[in-house]
Amino acid sequence: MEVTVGTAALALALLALPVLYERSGSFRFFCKMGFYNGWILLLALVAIPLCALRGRDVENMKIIRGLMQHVKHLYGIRMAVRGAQHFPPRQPYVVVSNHQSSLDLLGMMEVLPDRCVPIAKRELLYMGAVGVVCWLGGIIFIDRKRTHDAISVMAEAAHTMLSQDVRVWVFPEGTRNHSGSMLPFKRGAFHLAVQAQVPVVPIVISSYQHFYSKQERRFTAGQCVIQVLPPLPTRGLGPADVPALTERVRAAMLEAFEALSAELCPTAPPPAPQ
Ligand SMILES: CCCCCCCCCCCCCC(=O)SCCNC(=O)CCNC(=O)[C@H](O)C(C)(C)COP(=O)(O)OP(=O)(O)OC[C@H]1O[C@@H](n2cnc3c(N)ncnc32)[C@H](O)[C@@H]1OP(=O)(O)O
Ligand SMILES: CCCCCCCC/C=C\CCCCCCCC(=O)OC[C@@H](O)COP(=O)(O)O
Repeated sequence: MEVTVGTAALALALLALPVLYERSGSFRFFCKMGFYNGWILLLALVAIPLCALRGRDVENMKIIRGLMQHVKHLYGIRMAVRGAQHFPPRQPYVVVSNHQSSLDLLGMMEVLPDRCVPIAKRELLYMGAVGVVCWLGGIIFIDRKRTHDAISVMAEAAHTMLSQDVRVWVFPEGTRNHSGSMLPFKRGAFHLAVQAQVPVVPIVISSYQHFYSKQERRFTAGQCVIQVLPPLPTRGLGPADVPALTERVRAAMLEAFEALSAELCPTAPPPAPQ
């Protein structure tokens, strides 16, 4: 008897889920984000044996990129890449891009050049299978709480970029930022480019605000533009030029970000100045 009551309660609860999903935006948001994380975890489990054949190698980023590219379709996110011709064809460079949320992974995988690895916070290493895949893909980890260590890892990266023909992707805001604008940029990426004497390639991912908002628990289908801006050379620049370079890149990115926001979501109010 108890079993039947339990089963009936469970069946009722299961039947209620689609109704809840239909009626409650928050529930839908959590389901979608939960599935996003769970799906990536599952993809990571698929990626591990494939990547392990090579060991830790930046070429594994091609496998990771290939495995991730369908995810946007599951969420009805249409992505368009503009300015891909700006990627320098055969040389190392530092990509810098804005960082709004973990959805940036989709935009990143849409344009990630060959032999390009992200710089990521160390905590990602401890995310089970995802951490293992990041390690196998050659992702460079930094401990953000230890500036000195982070800087020496970046200095090592400058050397690796040149000796092993590797490109690096950095989120210069240093953390995710949902504000609808851009945080001040940290200078690590620009020091890295100047130390290696390689160009900086800015990439702007358009605002998610019209289809995704963590605060409002809103996540619908939508459109996202990924714009590659013209590279900035650093040949001949030294450490004293880094602050001006940083500001120049940020200004160009902010201008492109605001133009994209106005184009994709003309009714939204402009973000508060920072
Ligand atoms: C299939 C399954 C798939 C799964 C796939 C998963 C893919 C995952 C994708 C992962 C995506 C994950 C994405 C993520 O995880 S994003 C989070 C991690 N990323 C970052 O934080 C990157 C950006 N951060 C920086 O660049 C910071 O500057 C660092 C971290 C380096 C230090 O920050 P910190 O806050 O500690 O200090 P500070 O910025 O005040 O700097 C202090 C001083 O040092 C100077 N300085 C800085 N750097 C250098 C240098 N190199 N040489 C010489 N000097 C340097 C600097 O100018 C300043 O001096 P001054 O200018 O004030 O005089
Ligand atoms: C044994 C432990 C098992 C744990 C399992 C955890 C499962 C998690 C599964 C998938 C997570 C997929 C998310 C991929 C990472 C997205 C990259 C990202 O956006 O990193 C955040 C970082 O840029 C800024 O971090 P903060 O805003 O400073 O914070």
